[in-house]
Amino acid sequence: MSLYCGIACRRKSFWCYRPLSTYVTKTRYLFELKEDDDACKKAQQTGAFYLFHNLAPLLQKSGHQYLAPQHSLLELERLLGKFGQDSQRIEDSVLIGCSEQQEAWFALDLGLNSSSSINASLQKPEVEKELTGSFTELRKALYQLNVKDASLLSTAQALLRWHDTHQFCSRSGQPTKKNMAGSKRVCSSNKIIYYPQMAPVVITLVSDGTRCLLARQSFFPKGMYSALAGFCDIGESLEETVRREVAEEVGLEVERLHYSASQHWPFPNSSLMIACHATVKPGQTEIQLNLRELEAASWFSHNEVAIALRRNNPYTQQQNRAFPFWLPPKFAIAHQLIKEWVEKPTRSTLPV
Ligand SMILES: NC(=O)c1ccc[n+]([C@@H]2O[C@H](COP(=O)([O-])OP(=O)(O)OC[C@H]3O[C@@H](n4cnc5c(N)ncnc54)[C@H](O)[C@@H]3O)[C@@H](O)[C@H]2O)c1
Ligand SMILES: [Mg+2]
Repeated sequence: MSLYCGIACRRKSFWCYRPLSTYVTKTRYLFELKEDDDACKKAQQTGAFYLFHNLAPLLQKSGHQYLAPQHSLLELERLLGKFGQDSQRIEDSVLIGCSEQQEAWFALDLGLNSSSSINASLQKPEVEKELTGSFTELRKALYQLNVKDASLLSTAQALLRWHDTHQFCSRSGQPTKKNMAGSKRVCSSNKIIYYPQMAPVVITLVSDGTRCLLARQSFFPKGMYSALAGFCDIGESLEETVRREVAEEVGLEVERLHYSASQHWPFPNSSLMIACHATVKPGQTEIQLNLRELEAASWFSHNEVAIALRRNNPYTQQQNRAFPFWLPPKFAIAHQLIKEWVEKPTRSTLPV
């Protein structure tokens, strides 16, 4: 691929070509791999593979951290051969990114039933033994992965899950076929193209000016509190969703809103988490809990939340009853929202 943008710009009396930045080159390379099956297949030869079993990534423990090992195509073919499988199965892999040096990264699930090969799933214990790692539930592993691996494995899991659950056309009932990169599936009978989807979700840290509101659902790990979250309904703007969710879940009306950041979240299906800060109407802070949605919700002081952020290791805290509550892991956008509020509790917000 050309390293130049091809857009001539006139500087002084001669034409020059602006070299593309590493980021733009990488983005264009990934675009090419998604569009061109042959280029993608070629990229697998020098690429690296992350392995999953029934959507659990293969991890290796290193002290208190988990590492996500990469495997080359050759290693993967050798592994499949050892377990009596053909290399056709590699066509189930999905493209999840690439390095700055354009080494493409793929993810492959060895536990799900293969759509491109008649081979059954590989037995988990045997593969773990062979690869000296363990297939670990991603939710648990997130606490002990670095941010880059956590984000990469979340993308991989979401994409692998989407392919596993979209193998048939919802109109014709016929099987759909993925492209090499896994960026889409096509129904061969009517040519309908299906693209991986994410549901938009707002996550809002509500404040009354001095305190913030944290809540928990009954299935959260014991003692964990987070910001309020909710799926956008059809037809809603983000502002409307924030207003409705806060009213639905804790019976409060938010007045002002400030967008913070967004994040892809793979659980239980792909969501695009859109994170906001909001403030309630002055003097209207009495929580009316919706028990169908939440188990508990409370106002927490700046000091309480700052202390909880500093000692935020769930494993030690779950055993130590002296700590009243703990917060989501660093990787979760809820953690970032709470951290932002602790660092700057009063911020300029827009009316909703
Ligand atoms: N990354 C983070 O920091 C973070 C923090 C909190 C929550 N979350 C995620 O936010 C998501 C939404 O939070 P919530 O559960 O409080 O939402 P919610 O308050 O909207 O309640 C969930 C309910 O909404 C309904 N619903 C409507 N549209 C849905 C859809 N597209 N998919 C599934 N259910 C739908 C279902 O009845 C479901 O039981 C959860 O999946 C959760 O994993 C992420
Ligand atoms: Mg909710």
